[in-house]
Amino acid sequence: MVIQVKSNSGSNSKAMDGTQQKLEANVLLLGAENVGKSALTVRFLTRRFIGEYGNMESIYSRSDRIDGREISFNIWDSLHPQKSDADVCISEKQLQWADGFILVYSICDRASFNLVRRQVQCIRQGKAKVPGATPIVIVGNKRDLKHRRTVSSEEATLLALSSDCGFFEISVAETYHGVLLVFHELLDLIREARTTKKGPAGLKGIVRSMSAVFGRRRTD
Ligand SMILES: Nc1nc2c(ncn2[C@@H]2O[C@H](COP(=O)(O)OP(=O)(O)OP(=O)(O)O)[C@@H](O)[C@H]2O)c(=O)[nH]1
Repeated sequence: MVIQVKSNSGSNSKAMDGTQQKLEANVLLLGAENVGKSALTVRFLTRRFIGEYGNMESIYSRSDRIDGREISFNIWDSLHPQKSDADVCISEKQLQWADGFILVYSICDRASFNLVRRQVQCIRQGKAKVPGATPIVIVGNKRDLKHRRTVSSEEATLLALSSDCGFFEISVAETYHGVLLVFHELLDLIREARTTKKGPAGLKGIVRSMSAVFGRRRTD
């Protein structure tokens, strides 16, 4: 089972995105050590969970056809710096490169969740290249280890709602489906951000502001 909170921003993107050119999406994966960033990346690229992953920082690419449109994902699987300082956890280069962020924590590791909280702030305050609501999806991984949970899904849902992020709780080890949902949600948000960038906020901007006040949809 996958728990999902959809950020409001992505809800109408398919209808609004008229062009059919190839779309490129730079996705930056961030999170503490050992939370499953590489596992998530490899699952998305190959559909497999192989158990152990080297600790190499890499950018991978995968092309897909989604809704009849060619999408090229560039995925930067980052390494969390050993000597980490909340203020410098995301470099300027990363902020500029990324169109959207996947912030991963482990549901069994409270410190990794606290880091995600700080990273959300860091991105929201930083100069990411997409102005306005920079697309972020928060991922609580290792749902198969529920018996060792130290972060509740309610707490993470609250963080996602209050910071306008998507949220999924998944087990990369158990299913490919949850991983796919994460990337597709982020893609929706990136498309939405680009549409917003092109035109005035208009009705959509107003609807989003109202939603921020009145709350968002949650789907189980
Ligand atoms: N039980 C369980 N283990 C997982 C899951 N996802 C990843 N792991 C394990 O967690 C460990 C760390 O996974 P990685 O993908 O290397 O984590 P990472 O965040 O890339 O770690 P760094 O390279 O240190 O930054 C590995 O032993 C994985 O097999 C999951 O959903 N459930």
